Amino acid sequence: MSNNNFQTVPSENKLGEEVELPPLADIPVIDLSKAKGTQNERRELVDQLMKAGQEYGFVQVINHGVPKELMEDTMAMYKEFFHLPYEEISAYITNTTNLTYENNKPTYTRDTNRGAIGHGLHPLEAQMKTWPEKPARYRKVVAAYVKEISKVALKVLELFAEGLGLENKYFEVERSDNAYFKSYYYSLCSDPTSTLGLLTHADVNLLTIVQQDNFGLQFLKDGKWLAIDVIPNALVFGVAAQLQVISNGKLKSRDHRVVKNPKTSRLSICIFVSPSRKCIVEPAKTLINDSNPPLYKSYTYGEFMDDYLTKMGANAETISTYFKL
Ligand SMILES: O=C(O)CCC(=O)C(=O)O
Ligand SMILES: [Fe+2]
Repeated sequence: MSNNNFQTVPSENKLGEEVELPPLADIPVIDLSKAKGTQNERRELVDQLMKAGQEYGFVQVINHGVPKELMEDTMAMYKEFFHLPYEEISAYITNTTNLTYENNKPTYTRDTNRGAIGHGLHPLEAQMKTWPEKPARYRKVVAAYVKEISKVALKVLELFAEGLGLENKYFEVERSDNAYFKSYYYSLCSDPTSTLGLLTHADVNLLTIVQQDNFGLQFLKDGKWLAIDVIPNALVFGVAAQLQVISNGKLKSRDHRVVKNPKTSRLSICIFVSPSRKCIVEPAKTLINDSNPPLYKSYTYGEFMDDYLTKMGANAETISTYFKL
């Protein structure tokens, strides 16, 4: 489809400054199949994951067990979705950005720069009934995808728990049984230094999982932007704010953004694993002692979502300040 079908809605993406197109970040790539390997292999895997979470806030995960066909089919389905005539999907448009992650009505926006569909995932059976029905296989494909990604997310959270010295199931159930979904279609842009696909922000949830088909995702490390590589069939995992708090600052959530691509469009599929609203989030008690005092306060996730998100935009600095004791 040509971009002519895209409706123009106010764009937040015009920049006053030039966007840097930086080098690729050398972020760790971890082989999740090693979680079932020998004790040494598993220990090595946990060490790599912890290093990634501490130094980069992002990690590439391969051999994660999500079937390749399902990943490809989900990508293909979203390509179709973002090329459907706008009117066919417009029933899903809401005027607000769904920052609380709990709005039952999916949000759908599309302009010349970007298309984005977002909706809830929990509880899955109920939320599914609100999702788009075009393409016809939308609900079936996305439900299957979400179930598979959720399994991997729990495995990775178990490894983080191990690396932090917490009980294996620390992140289950209420710390991770909420989730939000978003897929983006970033149209190509002949001059990627003049505009952004997604403005700089930090994720407010627990753990973010991204499948992407092209370059564009970048994160900020020590004041420098670094680009995240595209590895076929890999999933990108990002440490988000609640994981930083629970780890008492050991794992770091990083500011990130999406730059436009001059040669091709980019599609991403993102799942934001989150605590439930009533879940009390705080630095894990076993990580706290006289020489490691808590850096962050204790709050319920619902309180945070209602209070913080209505007041401030989310970036690593404002999030850290909000939680700091
Ligand atoms: O499109 C992407 O790859 C990242 C999206 C993202 O960072 C977000 O929605 O929080
Ligand atoms: Fe993000």
